[in-house]
Amino acid sequence: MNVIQIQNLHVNYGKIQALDNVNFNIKQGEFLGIIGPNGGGKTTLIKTILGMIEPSKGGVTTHEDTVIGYVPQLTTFDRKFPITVGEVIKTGHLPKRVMPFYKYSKEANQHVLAVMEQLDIAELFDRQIGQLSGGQMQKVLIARSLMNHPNVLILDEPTAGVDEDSRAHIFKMLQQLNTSITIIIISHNITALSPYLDRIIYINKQAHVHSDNHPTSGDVMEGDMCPIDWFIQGEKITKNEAYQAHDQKQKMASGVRK
Ligand SMILES: Nc1ncnc2c1ncn2[C@@H]1O[C@H](COP(=O)(O)OP(=O)(O)OP(=O)(O)O)[C@@H](O)[C@H]1O
Repeated sequence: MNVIQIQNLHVNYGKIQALDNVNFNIKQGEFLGIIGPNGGGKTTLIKTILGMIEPSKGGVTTHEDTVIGYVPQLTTFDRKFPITVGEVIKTGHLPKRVMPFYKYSKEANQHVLAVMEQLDIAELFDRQIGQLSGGQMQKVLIARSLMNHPNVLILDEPTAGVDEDSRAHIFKMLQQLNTSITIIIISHNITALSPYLDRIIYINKQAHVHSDNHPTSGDVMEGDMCPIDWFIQGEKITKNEAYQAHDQKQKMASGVRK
């Protein structure tokens, strides 16, 4: 079953073309990695899936049972803001219309505790949010995103600014969640992440699917090893070299096709 289908997707910001004819489906239970250069359109793709951006052409269809949880990129926040971890996670339960002095249900409170136990962060419940490390903060944001019982979890760079040990913890935590939830993760840490992934999708305006038997339309790497696969498989090539070689190859192939 496809939880999300992306068809003929084009997104423009005024004259800037961010996505150009992106086509792929996301299957239930997948652990999908999204990679690509800065400004390649990864966040735009995620925001379009979340319905925050209107496509210029084509679109995204979600299965009627799809419930998406979202962990945004961690930007700077006011570390002095007086709120505890438990309270932050609970806000994931807020209804669409919040009344003054909104009181959380008993079930909501129990769910917060259960998810914190599941993610092994229960001891942080009363901790002020400003006292957390980068890795702890990411786990709290993941816990918060689980409050609406999603069957698809989308994470935008959940290991940015996180040390290597915490990064490994977060990937393992996601692997565990993946036993019941489809995971879509944008990450620049492809090497560390690739052992966990079923598929990798490279986005630079267009999409190219890796480690999969169902290439996207417009795929040009058939019968030839892709530079991104060289990189993922540990060849001596940097990530940016792999991206550039990939784009060059694709450009040449589309020239040949025309
Ligand atoms: N609100 C916006 N208005 C205008 N242009 C935008 C806007 N958001 C993104 N863009 C442009 O769209 C393109 C894709 O940006 P996007 O943020 O989706 O890329 P990204 O792959 O997520 O980049 P990064 O890895 O740096 O986060 C870029 O050229 C960017 O400058």
